[in-house]
Amino acid sequence: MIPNDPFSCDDYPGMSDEARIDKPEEACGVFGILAPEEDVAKLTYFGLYALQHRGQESAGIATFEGDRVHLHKEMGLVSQVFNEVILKNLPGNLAVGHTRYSTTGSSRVVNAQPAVVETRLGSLALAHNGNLVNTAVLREELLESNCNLVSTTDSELIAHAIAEEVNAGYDWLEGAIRAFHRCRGAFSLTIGTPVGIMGVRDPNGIRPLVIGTIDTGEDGRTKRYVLSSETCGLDIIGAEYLRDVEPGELVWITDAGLASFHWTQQPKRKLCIFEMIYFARPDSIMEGESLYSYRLRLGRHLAEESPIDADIVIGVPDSGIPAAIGYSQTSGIPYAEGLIKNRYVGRTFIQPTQKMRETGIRMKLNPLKDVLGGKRIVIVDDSIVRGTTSRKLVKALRDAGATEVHMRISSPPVTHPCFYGIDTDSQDQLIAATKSVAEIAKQIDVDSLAYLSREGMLKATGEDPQSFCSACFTGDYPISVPEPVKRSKLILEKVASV
Ligand SMILES: O=P(O)(O)OC[C@H]1O[C@H](OP(=O)(O)OP(=O)(O)O)[C@H](O)[C@@H]1O
Ligand SMILES: NC(=O)CC[C@H](N)C(=O)O
Ligand SMILES: [Mg+2]
Repeated sequence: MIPNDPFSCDDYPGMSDEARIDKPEEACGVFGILAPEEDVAKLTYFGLYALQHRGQESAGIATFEGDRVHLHKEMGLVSQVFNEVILKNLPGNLAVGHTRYSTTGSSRVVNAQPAVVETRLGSLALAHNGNLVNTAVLREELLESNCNLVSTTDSELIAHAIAEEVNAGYDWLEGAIRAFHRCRGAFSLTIGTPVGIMGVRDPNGIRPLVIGTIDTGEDGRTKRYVLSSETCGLDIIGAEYLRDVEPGELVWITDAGLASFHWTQQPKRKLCIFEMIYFARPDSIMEGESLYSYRLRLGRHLAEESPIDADIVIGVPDSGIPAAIGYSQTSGIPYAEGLIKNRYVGRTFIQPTQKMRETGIRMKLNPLKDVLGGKRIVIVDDSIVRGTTSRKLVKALRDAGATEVHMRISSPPVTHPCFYGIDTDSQDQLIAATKSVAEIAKQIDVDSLAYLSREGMLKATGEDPQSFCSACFTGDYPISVPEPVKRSKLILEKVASV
């Protein structure tokens, strides 16, 4: 049965409680390329490989060979889902690809993307990063018009909405734009059709999407366009970053080149600040610089705001490292590697037994006793969400002989869930929603704890603070969230003052 309330049954918002334990916060990765002179499936495979950190549940590629669409999608990592033979069976002029981290619809193969839907003009294949907040209403509308839904994702609804408009007589562009006006929430999309690829961002541009160019053909003289969630997806295939798709923009990539359409009158940029703090890769470029540089600056601001006397600064691999280096640079406290990460453990890590969950951190991070022993340590991480990582880490550092453990976090306390494409737990699971900084410090057993201020985090961007969504730190949601959806995650009456 498909429920009307998008968050009312097991299939929404994604997984059973058991499976959600230790599920990291991620967003999906999307990719698209039109290059008839190249093996587009293979280039998409590499693009997705670079975007693997954005979603590790399933992966898929759809290619278009004229009117024919070829699709392969499966549960698992990109390297597990594809091999040479499978890629060979995906011929075509253009391709779109997806790595999924479920937010609406369970983690099952039926919900893997791209979503392929038939129209009077041929198939369309849609890859979505983000999350709609009007899923229930849109689903209801589409079911009323006898739309044949096969999955429980919000993404399939966008594909069907486009198909419905196209089947009503509109062309690809008009049909898609009419459909986007029916969608509320976050959507960065790559959409393949028999004649070209669309790259689209919602009016707030909550999730990223960039355009690159690649020289193709034997003589390397044919310029083609590539779309990717992050610039690291361009680098891996040798494409050059051209620019971002703008909030409320649709780019239409065909044999004739790239055409741009601003499909909404009211674009208002609200890029997810958590993309910059944690999700996106540090080698990806946002706001004109690598996120490594931004995160380094976060660490410097943190050291200015919350200094402490200590012997060494260490970072929590992977995403806490740049801020730890920044903290060390400004504080003058030497930086050291105190935690070694098992490089074969990804972000998605679901421990099968309670005992393993408790000790699970050791599978991923092992402390270096001879570096930490007898030392006063500043440990820097990018965020505390549920608090499980930090609690286990602090114990591991003390077991390794640290005499003092001071934790510094390069973002403010996460007090509110995200409805725009990150499956943060419901609010009661967010440690900072119910506890003050002092209480958190006690719970995770640190000698001191300090978070970066919201001002510090926004100032470090060097951009207009208004152009970011920081709802997870404030509860100030830039796209209003309908009550039933809100109630599914925002379940506390009062949030701790921190
Ligand atoms: O408070 P918690 O709920 O435990 O979550 C917070 C941790 O999760 C993230 O790291 P993660 O291990 O997912 O990925 P990373 O290796 O990229 O840092 C984040 O960087 C924090 O370390
Ligand atoms: N994290 C995402 O961007 C998820 C995309 C989409 N909402 C899904 O669940 O498949
Ligand atoms: Mg981490």
